[in-house]
Parts: sequence; structure tokens; C-alpha cells
Amino acid sequence: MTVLESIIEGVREDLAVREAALPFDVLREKAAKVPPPQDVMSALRSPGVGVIAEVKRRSPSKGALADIPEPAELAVQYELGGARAISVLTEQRRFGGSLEDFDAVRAAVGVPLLRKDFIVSPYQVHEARLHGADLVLLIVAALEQNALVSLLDRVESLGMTALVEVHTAEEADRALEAGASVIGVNARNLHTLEVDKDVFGRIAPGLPFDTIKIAESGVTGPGDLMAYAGAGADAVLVGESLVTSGDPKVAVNKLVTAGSHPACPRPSR
Ligand SMILES: O=P(O)(O)OC[C@@H](O)[C@@H](O)c1c[nH]c2ccccc12
Repeated sequence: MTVLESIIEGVREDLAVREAALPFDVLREKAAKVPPPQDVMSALRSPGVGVIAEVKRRSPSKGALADIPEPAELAVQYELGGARAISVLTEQRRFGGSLEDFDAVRAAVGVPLLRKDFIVSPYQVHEARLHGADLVLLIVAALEQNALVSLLDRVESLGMTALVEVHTAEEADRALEAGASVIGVNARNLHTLEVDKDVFGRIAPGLPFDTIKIAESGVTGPGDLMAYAGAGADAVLVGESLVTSGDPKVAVNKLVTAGSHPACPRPSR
């Protein structure tokens, strides 16, 4: 079993518990009453390379990354530093995240929020909406094509935006075929956990010019952001280097400043 498969197994078990506590039809009704999601596409298309800052407590590859007693406080620092959106991991077993973390962040910031989890069921999509998500991650490697298509349609039918994550050119083709307009290229292979920062530069140039392109993982500072920008990134998604920085507002702001500098390559849209 690969890492990804074992994560998904745990996710399905935890999901069954939540489904038993709150039936799908009740969840859907509740979610329909939540204020509508934000227009994430225009936020992501605004000038300069954006920074999506992630609330990340631990990872399968590194174990505990940072003690985050107050995820809301961390998120406020991200927002003050100029993050364009904030990603909150809600997967519990391997990443130490939760929907409680998501709620705390939602109550504290106004920027669009990404629910970062291993989404395999429509239940999790409505759940994301119930908790105020604007963006939902869909990982191509975790989904059969028909599931990807139907989850993407569901995300969009609720007015949210899907960030469709790929790691290979074949997965990028599947994402486009499913109708993705925001594609994240993850430098980390979720089967082996290896990071290869050149993956973005190999895949992004082959994507349609109007696709929003997000470089995920491995950004340690402005140099990495500039390199991803040169390969066509509209935004970078950053976790580890921010939660371990000691001053997340300054760390985000350094990236944001680099991403809006005149010397920073811009997407040609
Ligand atoms: O901590 P990093 O290397 O800055 O990476 C952030 C983000 O890209 C990473 O957390 C991530 C990307 N795709 C995922 C899918 C599931 C869980 C986590 C992820």
C-alpha cells in the first residue's frame, strides 16, 4: 500500500464516524444556509504572484513541524503578511489537522480559505461548505476519473472553486478533461513523498494559458517563488517554511514582496 492509499483508508474510517453523527441530507441543508463563498478566481488572478499560506501542524514525511496552539493567530499573521488565501489542513491522522482548526481560522480572517484534505466523497464537499470553505482541494492521484468529474461539478455547483492537484503530465490531462480551471502542481509525489521542484516547470508550460497555475510544496523563500514564477505560477502554496519560520507574518511578507516585485516574472494572461 502506498502512503496515499493508507491515508485515504484512514480518511474513509473517520468519515464514516462523522456520517453516522450527522446524516448527509441534514448536512446538506445546513450547508445551504451558510453565506456564499468568495470569488476566488479573481483573487487568484490579481497582479503579481500570490501566496497561499498553509496552517500545517505535521506531515507524514517529517512528523511534527510546529506547535500551533492557536491556528487562528497564525492565520491572522498570514493575512497581515499579505497572503492571498489560506489553506487549512483538516486531515487528522497524518497532518494533525481538524475541522476545529478550520473553524477557528474562518472566524479570524477574511481571505478565501482552502479546505486541504483528501476528498473522496460528496459528503466532504458539503462539509467544507458548511464550515465556510471557498476552495476545496481535489487530488487527481486519489480519485478515479468519474469521481474526479463528479466531485469537481459538486464543488462548483456549491459556488466554490476546486484546486485540482496533479503531479504528472498524465494527471494534468485528466484534470483538464474533468474541466479544472485551477490546477496545482505538487512537487511532492504523494505515493513516495519525494519532492522534485522541477515538476512544476515540466508540467505548467503545457497547461492552457487561462488555467490558474499554483506551485505547491518546497517553497523555502523568495528564490523558490521567483523560480516558480519564471515557469508561469500565478501563486505558490507554502506550509512548512512558514510554520517553522518563527515570524510567519514576516515570512509571508517576504514572499508576497518578491511576488509583486517588478523583476518577478508574471503570468502572460
Ligand atoms: O510544506 P510545504 O512543502 O510548503 O507544502 C505545502 C503544501 O504544498 C503541502 O502541504 C501539500 C500539497 N498537497 C497536499 C495534499 C495533501 C496534504 C498536503 C499537501
